[in-house]
Amino acid sequence: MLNGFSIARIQGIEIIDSRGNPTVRAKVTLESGIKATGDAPSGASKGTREAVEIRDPNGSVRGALNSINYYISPALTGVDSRNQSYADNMMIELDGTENKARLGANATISTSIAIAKAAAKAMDVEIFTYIGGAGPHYIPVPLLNILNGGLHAGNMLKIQEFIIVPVGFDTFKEALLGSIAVYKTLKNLVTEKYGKIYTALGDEGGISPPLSVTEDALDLVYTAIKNSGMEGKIMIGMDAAASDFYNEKKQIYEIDNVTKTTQQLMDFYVDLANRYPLVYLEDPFEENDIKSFSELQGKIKDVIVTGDDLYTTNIKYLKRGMELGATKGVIVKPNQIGTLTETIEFLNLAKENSIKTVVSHRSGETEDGFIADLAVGLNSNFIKTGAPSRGERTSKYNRILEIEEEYSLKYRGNKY
Ligand SMILES: C=C(OP(=O)(O)O)C(=O)O
Ligand SMILES: [Mg+2]
Repeated sequence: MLNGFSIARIQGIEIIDSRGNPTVRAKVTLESGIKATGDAPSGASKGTREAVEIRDPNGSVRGALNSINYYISPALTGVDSRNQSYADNMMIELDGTENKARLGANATISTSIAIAKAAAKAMDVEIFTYIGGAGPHYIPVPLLNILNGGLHAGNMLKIQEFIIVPVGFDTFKEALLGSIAVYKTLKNLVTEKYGKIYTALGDEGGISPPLSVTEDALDLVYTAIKNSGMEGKIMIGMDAAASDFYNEKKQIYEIDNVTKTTQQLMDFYVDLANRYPLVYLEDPFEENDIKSFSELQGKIKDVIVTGDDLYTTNIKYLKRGMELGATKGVIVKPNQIGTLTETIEFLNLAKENSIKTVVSHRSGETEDGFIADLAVGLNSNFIKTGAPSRGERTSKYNRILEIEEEYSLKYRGNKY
């Protein structure tokens, strides 16, 4: 039966992401006249098992817009927007493939998010409480990628992300301000050492100095932490995104101007964990080598080894990781799987098994702050959303600041 919460229509709109590439915005209108939008972000260092983003040969997302306008909208018209799983399952059925290849995950995730936002608006509740219920809710620890390498930068660093982890603070606001102090100190250090021209930003807003050796980048970040007086309060993390420097033919890793076998790369990480305050390490090996993830996690028990390309937000792969005790952490990226319902199932399965969750942006983002609400609503341990420097990243941080201020939620801090 139709009511004010029923979906009246869904429209696909082509917008641009933070790299200037076309992406999808879905606009849901309810029978009551309430409207809400959802945006599809876009990755550069993608896992091969991710749900498929439909993009035309000329780079446009026309095909995905057609999916929304001609298939999804007619199918979901009349569906109650409060029934998220019903709407998502209809899209999964309509698509009929393993990886959303027919409709496009960029069409399904934007629609899925827009439906949730419309329902929250119609119920006049915050998005995070709509998604996660009444609570209690906690504010996640941010993982700030302040120095960019890999596919996100123009330098020769093979490690994709050098991250700071502000744990020694009582509030998110203090944690963010402390992190910004480190980010600015880092910029000054690079200016002194290489010149201001080398403080250019990578795709996620971190600086991308002309380095090629991992330890040089780590030294810069660690020095910035110490010079800011943040030692002990702000730790270090890395996303290696190792599939991107793995030479499959030769079965070796090409990093730091040399080649490393899997064993050598493993020893390298163990050594770094002993010498730097490393608490987080994402995708240390290529995405098919889950056994090495597991071996490394066994060797560096205090570091949260995390799977991104390894799991692609898909419970099928997470279950295998759980059997092997492969990682203490998982990345949660809604567009890797294509619907909110599947994203929530994945995150909850991780949580039920005491695996730390990291709700994450993509390197190509829009200004939508939705993942901030998702992270708070689902009580994620962490949120990973880049440097505190550009609108498509600050929109998430600013949304959390707003939530913290208004609802006085507790910051996870050291208890992440
Ligand atoms: C955010 C990431 O990059 P991308 O969006 O390019 O996959 C990542 O690898 O964690
Ligand atoms: Mg990653």
